[in-house]
Amino acid sequence: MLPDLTTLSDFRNALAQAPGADADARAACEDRNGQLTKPPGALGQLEEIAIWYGSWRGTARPEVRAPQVIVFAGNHGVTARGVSAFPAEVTVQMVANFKAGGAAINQLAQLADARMDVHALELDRPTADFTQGPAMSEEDLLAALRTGWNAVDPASDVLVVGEMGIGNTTSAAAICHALYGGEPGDWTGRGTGVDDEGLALKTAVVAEAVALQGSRDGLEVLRCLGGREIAAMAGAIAAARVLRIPVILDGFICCAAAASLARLHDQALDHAVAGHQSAEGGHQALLARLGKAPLLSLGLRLGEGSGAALAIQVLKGALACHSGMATFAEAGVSDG
Ligand SMILES: O=C(O)c1ccc[n+]([C@@H]2O[C@H](COP(=O)([O-])O)[C@@H](O)[C@H]2O)c1
Ligand SMILES: Cc1cc2nc[nH]c2cc1C
Repeated sequence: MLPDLTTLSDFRNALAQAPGADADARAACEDRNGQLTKPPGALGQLEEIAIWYGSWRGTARPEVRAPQVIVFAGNHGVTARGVSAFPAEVTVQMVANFKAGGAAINQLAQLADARMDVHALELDRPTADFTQGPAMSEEDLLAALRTGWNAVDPASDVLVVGEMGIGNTTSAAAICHALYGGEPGDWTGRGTGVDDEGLALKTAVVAEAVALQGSRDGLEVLRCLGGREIAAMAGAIAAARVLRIPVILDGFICCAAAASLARLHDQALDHAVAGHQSAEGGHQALLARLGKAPLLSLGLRLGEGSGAALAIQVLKGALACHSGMATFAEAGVSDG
């Protein structure tokens, strides 16, 4: 059950108290995996995915029946600094495209038989330019977290969260730089396609923002350097953790949202796998910080939840084998 979020402390407490995976189910999944008609380990990463998934769903023969994809959209004051190759009005235009079924994520969600929801967060009220001060007030942060928190269908059995927000790779890079340090250029990339000059400007903007507001607390970093859609993704990933719904993480922005939760609590992302490695500059380093190996690496850099939605097919493949295969005993095959 999902508690109401009335304060930011409620959020911190719910995450800290969230139940872990089912240890008995994990043991049963491992046992079954060891009996299936294949050489040990021959299904590679698929085996670990099936065991991970079964342990969160509490069963040795799990299936995916009700995937949910949620796309959150937000606008960013930092776009005034010229950090994106596209104008800010593309955010609202793409929301219309999502609602009409015309975006990449619509096709990939449909292919996965996933329910898809779209939440546009106050697009006519962009966050403040975080090179000047905090992107959001505490009230705004709580509202955005709550949008994500309440968007998760408790009946879903795997969750993908995606985003749309012109300027948000700058926000995600600032979040990573604040959380993990290093050089600002370790975390910046070309986003929608800025040139060398644009990338240098973006890196300078990230350096400026983090020099001004260098908190290392997960929620403060989200408030000062994040965006509404990024906070909403964090809210949804946290709600899924409380509800024991496995999550497939998407690209750089989604993983920056997830990183803020990892800073709040060590086990905050135990229910999550990395769907793919995006082409965005800092994503590989971010996945390494999160300790997550991507299921796919196809050079995508779209966002919207696209890479993670595609990775639902990999999860389904893992579960089809784990839950459907015969054991050595059932098939009369000699084991090794
Ligand atoms: O998911 C990713 O890794 C990713 C990488 C590059 C760009 N994007 C998408 O592009 C938009 C942000 O790019 P930008 O250049 O405006 O910061 C935003 O709508 C994201 O969904 C997404
Ligand atoms: C057209 C377009 C589609 C997107 N989808 C996610 N981010 C995007 C950015 C742009 C520019």
